Amino acid sequence: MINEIKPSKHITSFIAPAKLNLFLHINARRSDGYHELETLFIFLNYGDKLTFNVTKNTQVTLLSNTNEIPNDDNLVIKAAKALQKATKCQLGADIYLEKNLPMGGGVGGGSSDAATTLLVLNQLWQTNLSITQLCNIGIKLGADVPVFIKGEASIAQGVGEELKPINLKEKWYLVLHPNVHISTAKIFSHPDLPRNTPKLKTDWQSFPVRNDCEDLVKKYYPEVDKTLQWLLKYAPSKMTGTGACCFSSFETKAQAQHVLNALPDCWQGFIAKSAMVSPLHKQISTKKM
Ligand SMILES: C[C@@](CO)(OP(=O)(O)O)[C@H](O)COP(=O)(O)OP(=O)(O)OC[C@H]1O[C@@H](n2ccc(N)nc2=O)[C@H](O)[C@@H]1O
Ligand SMILES: Nc1ncnc2c1ncn2[C@@H]1O[C@H](COP(=O)(O)OP(=O)(O)O)[C@@H](O)[C@H]1O
Repeated sequence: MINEIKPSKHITSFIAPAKLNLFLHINARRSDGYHELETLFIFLNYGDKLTFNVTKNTQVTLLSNTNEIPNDDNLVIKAAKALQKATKCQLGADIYLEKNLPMGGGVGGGSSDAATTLLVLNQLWQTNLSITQLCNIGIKLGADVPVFIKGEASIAQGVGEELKPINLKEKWYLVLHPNVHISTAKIFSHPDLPRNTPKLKTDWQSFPVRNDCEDLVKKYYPEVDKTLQWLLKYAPSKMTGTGACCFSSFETKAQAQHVLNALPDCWQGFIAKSAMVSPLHKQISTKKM
């Protein structure tokens, strides 16, 4: 049973943290069209913010600081309705979403919003589903939703639901968004995408891991290539997920901030410390199943 949420009296909103893929290997294409992946997810102490007010009818409303996504397509609404359907819960919620993460950026913003909605409403509505039950709902909303629900940095296989927790030294990351929106579906359906990287047989740190989507994205989105090249002046740079966001890691906040200060005006960026346990899970007291 997941413990009661014990938000401190000062907390009125919950974080939906960003994720980075430190590597992303595509092993094969499955008969259902999805791809068998091997990837390493870490979280960042930075993300969207969600506030929930429980209501007595089954209506779910959503207000946000951006209107880029019609409410019916928003993963926050989809997650709330999926939880109502799975539990026949008769309560509703007025939700406010503060969007800080770039959409289609490869930092998992939508998936993270969905996971935070499932975890928090599961407590506020007292539907009390287990983490496993929430993951079974979450995987239908997006391949990246389960890792946010479990809240542990992990090496993931399958489409993203087979998770093996991992513990790495926390570092400071600079994440740059080159203002292009990349459709995950478009990248995964491209004929030139490599789809035959073998599963790792040894520790990933003794292998030249990479992001199998990077070459294709660089070819069709030169802005991403430019961002990676610019970052390389300061530190090794990588793309996360199917892009467009790129990142470099630094030992200290000052080093990351120094590079952020040098960022050309045409790009956006942020710095954040990595987290092996989702900051949402630190924010609410939950017991894993
Ligand atoms: C690629 C990854 C890596 O972490 O992240 P992003 O780049 O999206 O952040 C994820 O696997 C994305 O997860 P998510 O963003 O939830 O994607 P979904 O909505 O489930 O899938 C969008 C589309 O991507 C393709 N897709 C996604 C995951 C996967 N393992 N194989 C796929 O082929 C499918 O065509 C699917 O219709
Ligand atoms: N709350 C949301 N935040 C961001 N994207 C959302 C949201 N709801 C639905 N979406 C849709 O989901 C897509 C993928 O979202 P996301 O999980 O952020 O993937 P990525 O990691 O590629 O950015 C977006 O391009 C957007 O069209």
